[in-house]
Amino acid sequence: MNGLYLVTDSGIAHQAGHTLPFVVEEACRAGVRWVQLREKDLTTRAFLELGVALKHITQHYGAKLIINDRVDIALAVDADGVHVGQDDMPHQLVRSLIGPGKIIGLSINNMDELKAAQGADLDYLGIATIFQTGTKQDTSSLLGLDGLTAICQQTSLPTFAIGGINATNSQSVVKAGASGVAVVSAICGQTSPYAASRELIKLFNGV
Ligand SMILES: Cc1ncc(COP(=O)(O)OP(=O)(O)O)c(N)n1
Ligand SMILES: Cc1nc(C(=O)O)sc1CCOP(=O)(O)O
Ligand SMILES: [Mg+2]
Repeated sequence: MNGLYLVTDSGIAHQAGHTLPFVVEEACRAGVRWVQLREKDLTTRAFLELGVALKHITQHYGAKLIINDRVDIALAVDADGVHVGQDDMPHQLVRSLIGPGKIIGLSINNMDELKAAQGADLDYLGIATIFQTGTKQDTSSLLGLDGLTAICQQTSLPTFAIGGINATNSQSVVKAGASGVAVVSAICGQTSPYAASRELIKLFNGV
């Protein structure tokens, strides 16, 4: 499985002229095998309906479907897992709710958060924020490649770097030690999410 992780934003997809299911289908067709449904402005009903639609698509391609923040939606659509950050539901509580067979990803923004997560029952870490991004307003301070390297050296868990990653800088992120790259605008905001995904996978495989 390649290390490209699509994190969704239906607003960015719509601006590029796409529906979100179209973006996810095109990304999966191109080979993306990690998809996170991340929607900050949807009603619960709309979030759920998107979750059901993405579950069908990801299941068809054998891709993982992870739900951002919302354990209830993850349970309702039988997603593969949940991604939580430092201000979200504590990961231990997420585990007790979704069970041992599901995936939990936790955001790590600095070394102290990494230390606090050592030995925890987690499946991967999202390392943030690497570069400046216009996609998320409330980001933590930028880690850059040096900060990313320092964190990756201190964990044996799989790591997905996130924040401002695109075709131009993705190889430097992998060389810095991340096991994968998580992107929003580099796929959702592109004219061809298929071509953008192919290019990112090619770059990832070329490191
Ligand atoms: C893979 C990945 N890494 C980090 C994040 C950020 O999660 P969080 O800090 O909870 O912020 P929001 O995404 O909820 O705004 C992520 N979503 N995915
Ligand atoms: C979902 C998310 N989390 C971040 C963090 O820093 O915690 S940055 C981000 C969005 C990343 O979008 P793009 O790939 O368009 O830069
Ligand atoms: Mg969150």
